[in-house]
Amino acid sequence: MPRALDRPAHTHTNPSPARSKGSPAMAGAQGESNHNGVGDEGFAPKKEGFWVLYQGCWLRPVAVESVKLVQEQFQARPDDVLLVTYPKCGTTWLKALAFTITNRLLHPAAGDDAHPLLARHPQDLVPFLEMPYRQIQHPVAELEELASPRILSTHLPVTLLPPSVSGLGCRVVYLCRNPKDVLVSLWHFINKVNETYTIDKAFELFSKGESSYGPIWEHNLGFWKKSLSESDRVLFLKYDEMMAQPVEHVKMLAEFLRVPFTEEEVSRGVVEDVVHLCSFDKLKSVPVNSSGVSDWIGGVPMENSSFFRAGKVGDWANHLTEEMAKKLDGIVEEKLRGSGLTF
Ligand SMILES: Nc1ncnc2c1ncn2[C@@H]1O[C@H](COP(=O)(O)OS(=O)(=O)O)[C@@H](OP(=O)(O)O)[C@H]1O
Repeated sequence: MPRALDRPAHTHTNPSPARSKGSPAMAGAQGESNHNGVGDEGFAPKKEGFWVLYQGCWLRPVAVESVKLVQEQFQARPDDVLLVTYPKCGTTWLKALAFTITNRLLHPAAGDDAHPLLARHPQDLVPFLEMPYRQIQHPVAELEELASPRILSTHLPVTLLPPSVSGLGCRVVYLCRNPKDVLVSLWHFINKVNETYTIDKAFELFSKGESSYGPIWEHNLGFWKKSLSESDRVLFLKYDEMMAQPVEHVKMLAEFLRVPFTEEEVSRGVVEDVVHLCSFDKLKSVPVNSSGVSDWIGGVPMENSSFFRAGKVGDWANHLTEEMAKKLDGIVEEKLRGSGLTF
């Protein structure tokens, strides 16, 4: 049995259950409509959007501070694995899968009433690197306490990752998604707490690349190119393909995480058990995910259920006009032209 399964390396990835829920990317936009005085200095709109351009990446001003601290303080380890996503591309799902795969000896995906996914939100089981709204002074101190091999999560583009991540050969699982579905997911999420973020506004800004951690095409391209030049270090996944073939992807993910499924596990249906436990319908139905409110993100409480909306491929068709879809497709195609990456 692979080494990483011999001990609960990832069961204590986050010492504080209520601490890390929610994507740091979302935090900023949620805060935009907040006037309760919590960190308002970080929410000042720049231009017509909500972000500043930091080293080619659109970030909330407060996120810039967090990113700088991560760059200065984060001590990568050679056996770290980073789950990297552009916001709303399936972070919650990927966290659940990576956690379940790597902890399956201690917590079988089926028949374990004490499985952490039944008691804790998936966002809490794999910590983010950058924390714009929490522990801004010491954003990475807790990460030092985690046992190796660590699984960590980030929305940072390849250009903003601390150099040691690449220098030490840390592996990266990158999950991307059709930008039209990303836009719609993002709009729903942010619009819950900021009514000024209408679909028209979201579309206008997103199409210009203005969105936390954007432009999305730069984010995608950065890791796409890495996955081509360093294929043993970067696993590039697409949400749509994972939805279509979850069993194959879970096997691939386990291989990459160096905890491949044994033949015996495969014959017992363990892969299917992992797929089922981490499926949208299952996770959405778990009380800790379907009710309650997460910790305060940028001063705004977020419902736990906000991370489980539709969970569909192509939901954009219900929210974008044909014209919008065509325009965004055209922009993305042009930006990705010649790279081999398509959506
Ligand atoms: N288990 C599972 N399977 C498939 N899809 C899932 C799953 N869990 C969450 N989702 C959908 O992922 C979208 C949220 O993206 P993220 O988790 O990346 O959000 S965040 O950036 O961390 O805030 C959001 O997409 P939309 O439904 O299109 O809004 C979620 O519903």
